[in-house]
Amino acid sequence: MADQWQREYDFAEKVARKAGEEIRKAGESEIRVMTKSCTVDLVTKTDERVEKIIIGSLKQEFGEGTHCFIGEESVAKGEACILTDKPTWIIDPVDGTTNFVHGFPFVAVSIAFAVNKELEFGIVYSCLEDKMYKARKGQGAFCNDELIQVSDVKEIKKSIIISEHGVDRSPEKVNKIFSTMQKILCIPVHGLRGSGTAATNMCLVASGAVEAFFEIGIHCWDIAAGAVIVQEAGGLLLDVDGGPFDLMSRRMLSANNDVIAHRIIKEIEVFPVERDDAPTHRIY
Ligand SMILES: O=P([O-])([O-])O[C@@H]1[C@@H](O)[C@H](O)[C@@H](O)[C@H](O)[C@@H]1O
Ligand SMILES: [Mg+2]
Repeated sequence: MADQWQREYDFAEKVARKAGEEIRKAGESEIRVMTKSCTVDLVTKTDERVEKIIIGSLKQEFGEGTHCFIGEESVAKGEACILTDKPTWIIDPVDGTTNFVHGFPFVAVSIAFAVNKELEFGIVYSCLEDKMYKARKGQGAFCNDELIQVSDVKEIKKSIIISEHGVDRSPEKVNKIFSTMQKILCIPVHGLRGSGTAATNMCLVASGAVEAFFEIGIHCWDIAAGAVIVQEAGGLLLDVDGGPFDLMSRRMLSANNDVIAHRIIKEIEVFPVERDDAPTHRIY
């Protein structure tokens, strides 16, 4: 039987590459910066334009109304963020917008595809590095068509851990984030890192460059594609309290193995965030 979603998978890679070219071109011209939920939650005309290009290309290829879409900038403009059983594209057109504005060299296009609320495949194009990460459920994970695997490190004291501080600058949340980072740093681990884009951070876990990445406050579009890539590279995904991974919960830990995952979970000071699909959740 023909592979049901192969055409979508192949086309998504082409669209991600085209979106990356648009981002690189835009980065060389004047970038007009706007803000969303707060003064440090940036968005640019490029984010909006690239999302329109991605969604427009997918609709043109697969027909209007056949698939559903959850796009970061469409949700920011009031569209629903509800994952149904219908084939759904989950899109972050420019992951690492703050990096893009500053010319910090980690910016990714993240495109995932889910059916019956199950992630079928994920594409993360780190466009300033020209690294195309991709994974199809059950078929392995790749970077520029080379197979990738998570790290085999089991000792926490030989690990690098990634976390991000996000955009919420309320003192109580910042204190929890930095208290968590301090506890992890003083285990001690080899290092703490953060690329500024969740999608790229997850690909760094998948490629074995780091052992784990966790964040509270990210959105489904930041991590959906990376989730498939980490799992297909042999890693695992959990909630930050050790419970099952929940794409819409806005909290996630991805790791190379259970030992590292649960050692990190012990240190995470969890704080509440409203789900992406909460009825009253106004992201911006
Ligand atoms: O907004 P964006 O650049 O698409 O996504 C970013 C995430 O990838 C990152 O993990 C988070 O720490 C930032 O606050 C921001 O949300
Ligand atoms: Mg993002």
